[in-house]
Amino acid sequence: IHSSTSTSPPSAISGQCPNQPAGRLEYDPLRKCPLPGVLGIIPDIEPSPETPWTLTPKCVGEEQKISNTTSRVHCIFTDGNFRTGHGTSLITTTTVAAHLVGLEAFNDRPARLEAAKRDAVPAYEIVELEGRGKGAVATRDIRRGEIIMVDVPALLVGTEFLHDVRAHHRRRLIKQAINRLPGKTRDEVWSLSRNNGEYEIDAIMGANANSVAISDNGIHVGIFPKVSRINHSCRPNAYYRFSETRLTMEVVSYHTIEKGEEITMSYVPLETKRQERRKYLQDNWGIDCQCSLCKASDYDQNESEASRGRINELRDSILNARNNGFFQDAINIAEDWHLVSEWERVPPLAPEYHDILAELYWRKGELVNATRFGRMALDEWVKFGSVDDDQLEHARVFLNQVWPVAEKRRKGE
Ligand SMILES: C[S@@+](CC[C@H](N)C(=O)[O-])C[C@H]1O[C@@H](n2cnc3c(N)ncnc32)[C@H](O)[C@@H]1O
Repeated sequence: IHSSTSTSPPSAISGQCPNQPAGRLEYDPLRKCPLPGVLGIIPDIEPSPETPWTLTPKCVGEEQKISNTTSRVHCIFTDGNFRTGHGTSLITTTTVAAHLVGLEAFNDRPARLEAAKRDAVPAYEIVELEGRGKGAVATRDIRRGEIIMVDVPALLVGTEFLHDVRAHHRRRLIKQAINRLPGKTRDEVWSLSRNNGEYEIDAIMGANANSVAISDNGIHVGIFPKVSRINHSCRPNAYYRFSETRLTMEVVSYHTIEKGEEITMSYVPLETKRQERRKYLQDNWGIDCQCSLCKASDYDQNESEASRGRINELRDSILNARNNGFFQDAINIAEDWHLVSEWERVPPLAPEYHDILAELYWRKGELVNATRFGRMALDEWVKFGSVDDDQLEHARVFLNQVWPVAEKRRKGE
């Protein structure tokens, strides 16, 4: 949450980590966002009254690590009470665990009204689908930009842990972390689908893990049991957004989804070229993709590939123009970026787009437009109803700072 005493409005152009070309401007999918599927004991830390852990954290000893790795301390942290008994286990460094505790990510704060109302009636059901195992199907029409699913991690594992620890210890610790969960959540994890990995843990993680960024502290792969039921499509109608302050994953629709339609996400970054994409899907999940894009004509596939590449180029150009002070250019490019993303049916979330325009107009000194887009963004964030209030707060702070300056200028003061 940004301080309301800072002198300039907070920047809207920040990065998260979903596999979508539009909606976020700054992320590096390969360095910062590994794809889903990538993948002894020192004295235990006693749980203290200030920490949420309901079991004694178990930490990895030096002998379990691959030689010459860093002195990072990785532990299993389990909070069996997390989200009124859902529970969660983290395998991460003591630094990351302390960071998350500091963000109050483990506090069960009540969701705001919009989020609470939405959670009451799911818009999907999990059913068996021919050739794809289980999947999520819409039980009513879903609006564009609607939050379809809200989920929390049963398990979150730092990729640093995956790199630092020997394979058999890694599997043993992940298994322990799952078995420390409350019974219902533990059974849910063990019932998830597997890919054809040799070891059960790798097969579950490989088929179901999604990657999320936790601040500057690195990438984690997580098992979000509900989200794990969503199948892949190269032309997805949904994507996920992760909130680290709430430790929550929200699945959002790109566009209208009709009742009876399957809800899908892309397991690979959308701009991945056809050959590479199909090989990646086959190698990691054994998927022989039969989605509408894979079955489309060469002409349509080439068109789509070009648009997706263009979306990324335009995003980079907006940042370049902004960073070099060419704000009008950045605004024009942002409009093109929005058009191409719409055309490709992967548009940015409306409040995110309006946040970006508001910031660019502010920097350009056009305060009326900055206020107009800032207000639109604020209204849209309220309507969006995320459990994460950070962006709503950001939009509020922005408007509180821009509006008085715009008013003063209007009155000629
Ligand atoms: C994250 S899970 C998705 C839910 C899964 N179908 C289930 O029954 O729990 C990933 C697995 O679903 C299957 N899957 C996902 N998308 C698919 C697709 N487009 N075609 C065929 N199988 C798919 C693959 O077996 C993959 O390993």
